[in-house]
Amino acid sequence: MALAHVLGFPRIGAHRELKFAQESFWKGASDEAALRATGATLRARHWQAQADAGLDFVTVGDFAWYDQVLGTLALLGAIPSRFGFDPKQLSLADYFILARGSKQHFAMEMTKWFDTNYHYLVPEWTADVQFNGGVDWLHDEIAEARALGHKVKVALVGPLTLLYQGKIKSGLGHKLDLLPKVVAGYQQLLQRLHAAGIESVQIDEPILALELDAAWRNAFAPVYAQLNAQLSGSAPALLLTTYFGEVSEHAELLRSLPVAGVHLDLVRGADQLEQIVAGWPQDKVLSLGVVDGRNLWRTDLDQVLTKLKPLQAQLGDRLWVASSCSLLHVPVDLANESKLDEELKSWLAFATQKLAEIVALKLALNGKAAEVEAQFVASRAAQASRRSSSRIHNPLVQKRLAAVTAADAERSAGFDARIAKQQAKWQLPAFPTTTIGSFPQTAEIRQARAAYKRGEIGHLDYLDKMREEIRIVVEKQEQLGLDVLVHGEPERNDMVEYFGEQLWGYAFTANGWVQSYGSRCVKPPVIYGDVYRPEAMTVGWSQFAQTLTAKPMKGMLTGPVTMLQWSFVRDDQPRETTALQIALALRDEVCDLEKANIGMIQIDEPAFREGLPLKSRDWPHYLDWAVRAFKISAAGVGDETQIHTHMCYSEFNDILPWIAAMDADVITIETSRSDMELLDGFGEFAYPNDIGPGVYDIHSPRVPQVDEMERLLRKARGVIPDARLWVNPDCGLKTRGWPETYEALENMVLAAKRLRQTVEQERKAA
Ligand SMILES: CN1c2c(nc(N)[nH]c2=O)NC[C@@H]1CNc1ccc(C(=O)N[C@@H](CCC(=O)N[C@@H](CCC(=O)N[C@@H](CCC(=O)O)C(=O)O)C(=O)O)C(=O)O)cc1
Ligand SMILES: N[C@@H](CCS)C(=O)O
Ligand SMILES: [Zn+2]
Repeated sequence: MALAHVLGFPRIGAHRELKFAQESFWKGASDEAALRATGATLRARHWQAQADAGLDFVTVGDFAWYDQVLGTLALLGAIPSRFGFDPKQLSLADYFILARGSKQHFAMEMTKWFDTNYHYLVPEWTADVQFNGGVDWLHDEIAEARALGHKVKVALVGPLTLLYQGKIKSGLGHKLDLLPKVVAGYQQLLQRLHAAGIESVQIDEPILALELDAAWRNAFAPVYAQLNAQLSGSAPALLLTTYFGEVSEHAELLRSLPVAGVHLDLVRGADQLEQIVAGWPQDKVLSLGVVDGRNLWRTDLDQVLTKLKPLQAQLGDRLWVASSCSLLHVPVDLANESKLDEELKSWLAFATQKLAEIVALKLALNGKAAEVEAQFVASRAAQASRRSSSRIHNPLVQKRLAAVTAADAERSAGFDARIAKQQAKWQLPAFPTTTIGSFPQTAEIRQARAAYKRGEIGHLDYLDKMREEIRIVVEKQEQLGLDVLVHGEPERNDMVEYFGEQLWGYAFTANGWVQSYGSRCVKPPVIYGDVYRPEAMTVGWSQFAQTLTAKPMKGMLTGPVTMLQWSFVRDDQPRETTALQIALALRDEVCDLEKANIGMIQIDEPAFREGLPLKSRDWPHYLDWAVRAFKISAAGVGDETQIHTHMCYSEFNDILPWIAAMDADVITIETSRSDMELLDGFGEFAYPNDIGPGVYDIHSPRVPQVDEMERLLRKARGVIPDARLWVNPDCGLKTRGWPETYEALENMVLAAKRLRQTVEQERKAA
């Protein structure tokens, strides 16, 4: 009999209950007991959903108070020693200081989890890091689940993935130098799970979907042999999970690893099955991820069942049916969507619906097809309705796309000629200061939008409130002495959702929240059809903001790759086709902004790196269309119009040449949490256009001091010519409060002024 399970369930709650409890705790409005109670309620609810759906285990260990990688460090006791916390006595308040920083401490670095829009906290590897055991939280959660009567499978981030995803901070030549300690830590943990009677442990090793070098590849066999030897054939059985890509190059390794089973992502790596299944050992489980954990289209149950049936003959009860990866990346429950029309809703499955899909497949495999016939009928109807619906195809868009030429992607002059004209026009000081776009999204702004959405205030009142906010933001920027201003984006719920709401081909949810990092969530829109811009989206706001100041006001758009990457994307055409459709819509907006005398336009591409395929052999194709899409969106303007772009929270060094190929006049880019590591890349590749490496980390409430930012700028001057260097924060300020934002920007402007004085002194001395 096939079994059914998921690799993880979203923890934030269908109504973001965890977010509100975290934020209330951080504000001091509630205590740790209240936060813990919310966590327990959510876990209980999510386990119950899994049990009610008919899964064979509930997954414990997917919950995290902030992030699952940080949670693993806390569990193992491997928290950075620079914070001075005792790993065994770590309180929740301490744990949040690791994640968010404090007056005394920089927060841990945060970066994207593989190619998702989820951010994890980067382990800090030093020679003195310990893996001797930490908090008991996981063990308490196991007890909780059992007390509720559930059969438990524990999920852990695997030892090699944990090591790989961290960064060496000091005292180590290679991350694998830590292996003996890490393995000992996991052995200790597995023994404790064994002693608690846990029979099944899912151990996530998604790095197997990357192109690993020999040192990492070769580490798997000995590590898992050691873990297995420790368990000496007794429980818990290890299910090694791979996901986010195919792993067929490791087929032999996976067959021979001493684990009880292996999980494959068959959504991302459909073609790997044949190679891996051939000669699959008689004693190993094969868990097949057939229900998409990264998108929310309803599964074609017939198609999947057809694929699984022959395997059942081979594997029998060693076949497990699963989600492709954790369901962390999809919203919780479609039942909470009252505003989506019935047709569209019938095409979708959120996490809760995916549980039912997995169980339907299991039952159909186990000879109980009649029990789930209705689900198969609905799945069939959804596929047919999606294929034939007239709302998906727009001939206007398709015709325009077919007519795009190579010239459409090129500005009319090269960078040197453009920047000379732009400098003559704007006369900016050396090291111009600017911000990334958003200013604090205050409770007042969000409440006004909520009231407008509920119909409690009218359209004009809402516009007035947002305009008032823009007035305040412009006034503060003038007071601060910033050189290039922004309107602050108060009218945007989210930088992607806002545009999605105005474009045809996009649908948006009322409650489709997905965790992005910590307490922060996004509602990725759904691209279901050809994308078309019916009218200007931002011109009125930017025009209004420009009337308030004589300084340049940057127009503010989200770029095509990010619009794609942070949406749930249609799966019935290549991603690049959708990206180019969005690019054309944005190109029209960029040209309309120029016509409205907005002379600087920022096209944000924070997800440009995130979209990069995990395997480098797939990079050239992606980079080619992604760069092209950006350039098409930007290239309709004249030489004097300055195109900015912005990127954040990713590793950029390996793609600097392609970032340069995007040919934005100015790029602002996140660097401060990693102490400007980006600059290392400049040693090898001289970025040709203007660049603003972020000088302070906006994800931490900590206010950076002038000296710190000045130090970073001096470091930047080592590799970026003065004439090319801008001064700005790492990212938008929407998550920050006003007092800290104002103080930080005051310090930033001062740092830029000090730098100007230094340059002046150097000039005089020369
Ligand atoms: C730059 N980043 C972004 C990413 N992905 C995106 N899609 N968008 C991004 O900006 N990925 C990488 C980074 C991640 N960073 C962030 C930063 C900040 C957030 C964030 O603040 N999210 C908000 C939700 C934003 C939103 O949609 N707001 C809506 C709804 C607000 C709301 O909760 N309203 C209340 C009522 C009002 C009240 O009483 O306060 C309600 O509906 O109940 C809006 O402004 O209208 C968050 O709160 O988590 C995300 C990613
Ligand atoms: N313009 C956006 C970019 C975030 S990545 C902002 O400032 O929030
Ligand atoms: Zn950003």
